[in-house]
Amino acid sequence: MIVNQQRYNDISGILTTTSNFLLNYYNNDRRRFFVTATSIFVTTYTLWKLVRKQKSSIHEKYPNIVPSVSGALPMFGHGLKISKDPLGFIQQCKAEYGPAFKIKLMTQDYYVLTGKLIPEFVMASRKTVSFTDGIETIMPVERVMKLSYEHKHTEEIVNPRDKHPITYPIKQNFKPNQIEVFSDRIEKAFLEMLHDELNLKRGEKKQIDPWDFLSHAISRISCLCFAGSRVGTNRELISSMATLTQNIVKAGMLLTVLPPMIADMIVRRYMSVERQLDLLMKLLVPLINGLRSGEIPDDEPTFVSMTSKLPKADGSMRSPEDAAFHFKGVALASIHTTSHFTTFALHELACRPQLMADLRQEIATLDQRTPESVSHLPLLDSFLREVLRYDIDNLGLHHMALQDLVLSTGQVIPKGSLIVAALNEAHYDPALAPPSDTPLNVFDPYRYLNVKEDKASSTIGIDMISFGLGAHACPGRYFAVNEIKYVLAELLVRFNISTPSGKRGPDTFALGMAKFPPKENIILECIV
Ligand code: HEM
Repeated sequence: MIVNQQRYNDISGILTTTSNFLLNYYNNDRRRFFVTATSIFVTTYTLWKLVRKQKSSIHEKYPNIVPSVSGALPMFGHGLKISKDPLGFIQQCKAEYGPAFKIKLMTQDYYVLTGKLIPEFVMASRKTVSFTDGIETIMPVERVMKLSYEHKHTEEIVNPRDKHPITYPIKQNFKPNQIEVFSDRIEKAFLEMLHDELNLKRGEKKQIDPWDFLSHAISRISCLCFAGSRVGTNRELISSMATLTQNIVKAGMLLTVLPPMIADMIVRRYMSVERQLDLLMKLLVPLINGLRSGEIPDDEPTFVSMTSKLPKADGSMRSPEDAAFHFKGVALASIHTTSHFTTFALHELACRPQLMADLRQEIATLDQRTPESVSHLPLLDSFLREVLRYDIDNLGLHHMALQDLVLSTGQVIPKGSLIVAALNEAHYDPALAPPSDTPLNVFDPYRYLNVKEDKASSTIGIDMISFGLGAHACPGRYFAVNEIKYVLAELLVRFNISTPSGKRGPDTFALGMAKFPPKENIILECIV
């Protein structure tokens, strides 16, 4: 790509110089017009030849390459079309080009895989595709970290032979039969949040920005469960972790649109997350030192204690700084995602009074409300699964092809390409889901009640890819669904939930890809 860009620049440079020379030489209006028109024609023709040559060389190398969708505009690619009707555009491409096709959004090519082809890349080995590299292409998280903190701490490069210091502890300790150890802390953190922020009298109302409220509530829970009682109640840590992802996303967006030198300078100076990372290190490094020396008793299961006890493949222990720094990884994986879907859930509830009444009735059957007891309620679980299914991104699960990927259709995705899953399209495809009375493009919170198969909110499959699929599917999903259901149950029994407009507001899409909840506030009216 860089070589081609250089060639374009060279050719345009030569053409510009030549036409300037001719213009100076023939100082006459008719000739000026003639020279300009000829220059434009020659430039266009040369560029067209170059693009064709590049295309034909790709086709020579890969005769069965995944087809490109026509009609990409200069600069925007298919951006305008997909933004107008995100799902409709993908469905139309699938109907015209088959289950795999290539689109262009702004300057980036995306190989879109639909339906049954999705597992072929999501479940492929990490030697073939990389989730981290895929995400980094569209959202340079690592670059933001480096720009913000490289002068103080360099992120550990995890040896492929090591047990991964973020994924391994979560995979090993957050299984459905293990997460009970977090219940008291989930309960404590959320009840304290309600006490501090929503201490209303019966009949009193308060408008909240649900995203802001929930990201702080989820951050309280995460800090207490993942860092532990000794540091996890620190208000500054909670608020830093609640906004860390948003700050990184903002800085990351700037890095993708501005020239590197300018963008790096702006991020370093004005958008750095250094302060948040400083705080994290200040609190967690002494905690890890204390746990290791035995000065602090290791009496509470936390992500920090799990990761700091995990030896490397050669038997050595990672430094307390390296172990502490991994906390931001779990904060990034868990807080934004969980708050995002809980915000959608509140908006779905706000426009459905009957559903709220049915859920309250179900919750009232419990002797005690705990994350455990609430997790077994069938309607609440069916509702959450429907939120995870219906309110999904249009395109997601970005993976980078580290090798040529040959699909079961025989088509090839070349090494170095960015692959995405048509998540929304798959979740709305009747061929992939069990038969249902309600069409899949309709939100039906009762959909999974009384179905024969296991359709729990944490059960993944081609009809539920919000947590990914296969070996790399989200290992925190059992924790996440318990946490979300508990938060919703506590809100439902205390408040009537509505919106100022009385309706469910429209979703917003970023570049036709990511789907965000309505921007409208939520009104909470105390009913107890
Ligand atoms: C509703 C909330 C959540 C959603 C929608 C979600 C979704 C996802 C998705 C789509 C992936 C990528 C799977 C892939 O590579 O194909 C993932 C990975 C991951 N998630 Fe979650 N997640 C959520 C909550 C959490 C929580 C609460 C934790 C921690 C307790 C967590 C920890 C992780 C980790 C460590 C990975 C990396 C797994 C790997 O690379 O093998 N997630 N998550």
